[in-house]
Amino acid sequence: MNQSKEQRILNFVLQNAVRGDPCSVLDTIDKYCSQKEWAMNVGDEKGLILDKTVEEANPSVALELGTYCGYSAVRIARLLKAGAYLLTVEFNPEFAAIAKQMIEFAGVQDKVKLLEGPSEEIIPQLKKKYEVDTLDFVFLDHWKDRYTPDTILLQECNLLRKGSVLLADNIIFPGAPEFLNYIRNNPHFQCTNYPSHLEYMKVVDAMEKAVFLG
Ligand SMILES: CCCNc1ncnc2c1ncn2[C@@H]1O[C@H](/C=C/CNC(=O)c2cc(-c3ccc(F)cc3)cc(O)c2O)[C@H](C)[C@H]1O
Ligand SMILES: [Mg+2]
Repeated sequence: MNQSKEQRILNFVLQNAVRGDPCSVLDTIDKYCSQKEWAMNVGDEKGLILDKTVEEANPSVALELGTYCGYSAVRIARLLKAGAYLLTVEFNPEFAAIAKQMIEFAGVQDKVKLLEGPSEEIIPQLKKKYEVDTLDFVFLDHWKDRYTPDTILLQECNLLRKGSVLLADNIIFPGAPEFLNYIRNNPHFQCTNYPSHLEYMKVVDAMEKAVFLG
């Protein structure tokens, strides 16, 4: 049975990146996806915006919705302080298996907990089953029509606190118009737009940061 694109990306990392070196894993994925096969990783340009937002938030507990191959999980985890951790949610078992290997190869597995399942099931379990109090940082990069329902669910589950930082990918392309309308018109969030480009392409894209005001 021939390999998936995601398996080819993982194999390229296993053969070309430096084990235990997160930056080398990120650079290797970016190299493969810009030169050989495009894939929907946040990428190097928007990755810098992600880096700055994570560094500014300096989270103890971070959540990612949509692990995919684990590129942004490695990107976020490499910046976390001692004792801090990332919960990343992926409901496709094949992608979860790829991401698990990617995270382990990068050497950040002690900072990452990969939760396999749909976000709408996992989010309500975070407090009791995963012993989360509140989330300091949330990266939204899963199906774009799920950004709004999951943001509402996070609030309903009391997982956000004054100052919690949400960062959403793909505000322009593929676009998340309903989320943008929701979050920018919500008095409980302070929004900032970060213009950028679609990963590995000249196409315009953007990220939106939304700080929860309590
Ligand atoms: C209903 C379950 C919801 N709950 C869920 N719970 C858990 N996991 C979930 C849930 N919903 C989805 N996932 C997982 O997250 C991932 C999904 C990621 C989605 N990302 C995009 O669609 C995108 C497209 C483009 C793009 C740009 C240009 C193009 F030409 C084509 C594509 C660029 C980008 O940067 C993009 O992030 C993964 C594939 C999928 O299994
Ligand atoms: Mg994306």
